[in-house]
Amino acid sequence: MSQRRTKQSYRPKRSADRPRAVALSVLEQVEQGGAFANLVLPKALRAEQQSNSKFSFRDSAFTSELVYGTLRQRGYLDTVLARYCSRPLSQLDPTVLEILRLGAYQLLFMRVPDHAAVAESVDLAREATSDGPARMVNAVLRSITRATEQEIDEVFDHITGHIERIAAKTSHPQWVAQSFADALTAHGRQPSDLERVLQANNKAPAVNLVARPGLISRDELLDESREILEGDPYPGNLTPYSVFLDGGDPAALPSIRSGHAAAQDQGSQLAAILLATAPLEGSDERWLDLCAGPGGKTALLASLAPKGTTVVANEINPKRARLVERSTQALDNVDVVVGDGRHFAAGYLFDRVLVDAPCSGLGSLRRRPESRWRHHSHDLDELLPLQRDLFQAGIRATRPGGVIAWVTCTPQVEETLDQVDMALSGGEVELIDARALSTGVTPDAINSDSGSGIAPYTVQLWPDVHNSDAMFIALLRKVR
Ligand SMILES: C[S@@+](CC[C@H](N)C(=O)[O-])C[C@H]1O[C@@H](n2cnc3c(N)ncnc32)[C@H](O)[C@@H]1O
Repeated sequence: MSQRRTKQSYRPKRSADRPRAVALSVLEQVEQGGAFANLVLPKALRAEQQSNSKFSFRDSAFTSELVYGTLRQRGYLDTVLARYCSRPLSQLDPTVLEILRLGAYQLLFMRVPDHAAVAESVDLAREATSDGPARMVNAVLRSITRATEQEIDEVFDHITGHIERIAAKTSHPQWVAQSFADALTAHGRQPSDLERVLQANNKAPAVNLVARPGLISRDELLDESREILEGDPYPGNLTPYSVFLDGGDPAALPSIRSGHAAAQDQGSQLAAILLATAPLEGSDERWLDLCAGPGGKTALLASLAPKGTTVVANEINPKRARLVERSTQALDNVDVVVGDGRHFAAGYLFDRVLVDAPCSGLGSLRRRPESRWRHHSHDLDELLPLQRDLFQAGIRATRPGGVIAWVTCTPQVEETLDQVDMALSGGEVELIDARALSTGVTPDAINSDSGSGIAPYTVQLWPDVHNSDAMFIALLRKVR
C-alpha cells in the first residue's frame, strides 16, 4: 500500500451508494444471519436490478467483488482494523464493524480512490446507524489511509507466532492454517509452501466445466462456450474432460441445460476417472456411489462406465437425492436410492465403490468465502466417526477384488491419510498406487514431493499447484 493522504471532511447528508448498500445488506445476512453469500447475493442483485434501472452490470460486478472480497479477507481486515480502532472490534455494533470491513477492503485491496472509500463508508454508516458511529468510521478509515504500506506490513510482522502470523496475513482462522501446515508436511510438500497455498484459497476460481464423455466431447464444449459466452474458454490441465470458462454464465449453454456438461472442479473429475479406470479383474457391471448428492461424480462415473454397467447412487438427504436425479438426467444407467450409507445393503456386492464422504470441506475454501469462518476444529468430533462408518460400509459393499475410492475435499490429515491407514489396518483392503495411475490420466505431474507412509501412493491436489480444489483421492482393493 502506498503513502495515503485524504483531505475528506464532513459533507452534507446524502444517500449511500447502491452497490455498497447492497453489499452491506448481503454481508449482514451472511455474518449476522448465517446465510450463504452465493445464495443471497444473486437474489439481492436481481432485486436491485428490478427496482433500480440505473443499477448496471458494472455495479453488480462491483457489489460482488465487495461482498466476496470482504468475506475472504475478513481476518486480514480485522487485524488491520484492530490496530487503528480505539475499541476492541468485539465491542462494536455488528453493522458498524461490517461497514469498517467494507471500507478497509476498498482501501487495502481495490483501486477505489481513498476519498471515495472513506466518504461512501461514512454515508453508509450514517444511513445504517447515526452520526456518532459515522464519525468513528471516518476516523478509523482515515487513519488507515494515512498509514504507509510498511506500517500496514508491520501490523502483521508484530504477530509473534509463525502460524498465527501467516493465518492473519492470509486471512484464515489459526486452526485452519495449522491444519494446512500439518497437511502439507504429511502429503510431502514443504512447510514453506504454507503461505502460498493459503493465499490460493483467496483467489476466486474460474468456472470449471466437465464435458461428460459419450455425451459431448471437450472440443464440442469449447466450441459451444466460445460461440455463446464471452471471453476465451480453455481446456483444463488435469483431466481430458475439463474446460475453464473465461466469463459468462454457464447456465446459458445448451449442453449444461441438457446435462451433457456441468460445472465440476477438475479435482472431482480426476477422482471419478481414477475410480473408473483402476485395473480390475473379473466382472465390472455394478458400481456404487455411497454418498452421491448432488451427483457430480455420479454423472461422470455413469458416463465413463462400460455399456451394461449400472451405477447405484445412494444419498441420505432426499432433496440432495433429487439433485442426483437431475444431474444424471441425460444418463440411463443410474439408480438413485435414498438411505443412510452406513447401513447400505443392496443384496449383492459392487465392483467399484466411491465413498465421497461428508468432510470438513477445507479444500474448497476458494468457492465458499464465508465457510472458513463457520467451521470449527471440533467439527471433526462428529465427522470422523461418520467417515469411518461410511468407509467401512463402502468396503462391506465391495466384492473381493473390487476397487474402493476414498475421496475428500480436504487435505486434513485426520480425514485423509489417517482414515485410509485405519481402513488398511482392518486387513480387508490393500492400497492401489493412485498416483502412478494418475500419470496415465492427467498430463500434469500430480505430486513432485513424496511424503512418507502411504502418502506417495495417494493423490493430494492443491489449489496453488493444480488449479483445483484440494481433493484427496486414495484407491483400495478389497482382498477378502
Ligand atoms: C461430499 S458430498 C458428496 C458429493 C458428491 N459425490 C458429488 O460429487 O456431487 C457428501 C454427501 O454425503 C451425504 N451424506 C451425509 N451423510 C450420509 C450418510 N450417512 N449416508 C449417505 N450419504 C450421506 C451428504 O448429504 C452429501 O450429499
